[in-house]
Amino acid sequence: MAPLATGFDSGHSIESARRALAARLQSAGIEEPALDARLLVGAALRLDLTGIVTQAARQLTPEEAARLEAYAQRRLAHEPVARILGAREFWGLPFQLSEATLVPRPDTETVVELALEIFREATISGPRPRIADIGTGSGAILLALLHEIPDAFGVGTDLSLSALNTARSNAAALGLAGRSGFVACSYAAALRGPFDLIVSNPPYIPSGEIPKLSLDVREHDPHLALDGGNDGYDAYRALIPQAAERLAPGGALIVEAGQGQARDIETLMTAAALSVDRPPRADLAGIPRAVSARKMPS
Ligand SMILES: C[S@@+](CC[C@H](N)C(=O)[O-])C[C@H]1O[C@@H](n2cnc3c(N)ncnc32)[C@H](O)[C@@H]1O
Repeated sequence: MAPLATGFDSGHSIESARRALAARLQSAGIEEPALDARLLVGAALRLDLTGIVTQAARQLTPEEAARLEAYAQRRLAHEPVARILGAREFWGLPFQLSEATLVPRPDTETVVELALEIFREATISGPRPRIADIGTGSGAILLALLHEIPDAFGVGTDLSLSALNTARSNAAALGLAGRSGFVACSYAAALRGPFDLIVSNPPYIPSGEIPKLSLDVREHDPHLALDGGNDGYDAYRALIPQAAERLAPGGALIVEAGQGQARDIETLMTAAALSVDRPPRADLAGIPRAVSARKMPS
């Protein structure tokens, strides 16, 4: 049976299905059609990259074809691959997602990198370093740090109970449940400290910019994870003074910045009596992405 021009059926080989899907995604203006096609074929057929390559000539079963077509329709409607799969890798670790969690972005790994650099050169106050992640979402930043710092204990906060449940199950799946806790509150309000590291990737998109974001983001990432208020700085204004009160002497606050926000965030940090002692860390696109400040020992 000849494969249909659109839609998948069991006349397709794995290779022809992958190519056909990439072509359909490309004509629909999807940004990374080849990568997305490979990920969706892998997920629909439950195959890793090696399986896709070694079984390239095998024909799809009717169930595989139907599953792939369903995934294709969702991606063509601009649902991100991570949402379709319900999972995303961050810092080389697997994270489950839910409707309440942001898809963790590669840019946010810059926050983890800078936090680790500062942690490794600092004198930490006690035997068990304490970390807080404000607006933890899937738990991505906190769990990446706990994975890298074996003695540390960490707490993640979020306003969304549903996001906290996802973060909790990610902690369990990564074997980090015993070193993490998750608390529902606004920013750091329910935390006492002192913490050696406080990290945050807060909502920072100005409200008026949200309708201009790509369909993939504005329709599929939770509004609570994006909306930073009129000028985009509401979360920074709330959490920076809270963090300053809860840092141990010598401890550091590291936050993600939206494009063009780094300098104003440093001003807010200085106003909260924190010391900005290094330039922001740029992401792979060269955008200053992770901003840090220390609480000086008195
Ligand atoms: C940009 S997302 C970051 C999620 C995760 N840390 C990451 O980097 O993938 C911001 C997170 O802050 C949470 N959030 C928004 N307002 C909050 C508030 N007032 N207090 C605590 N968390 C809040 C959202 O629910 C969301 O999970």
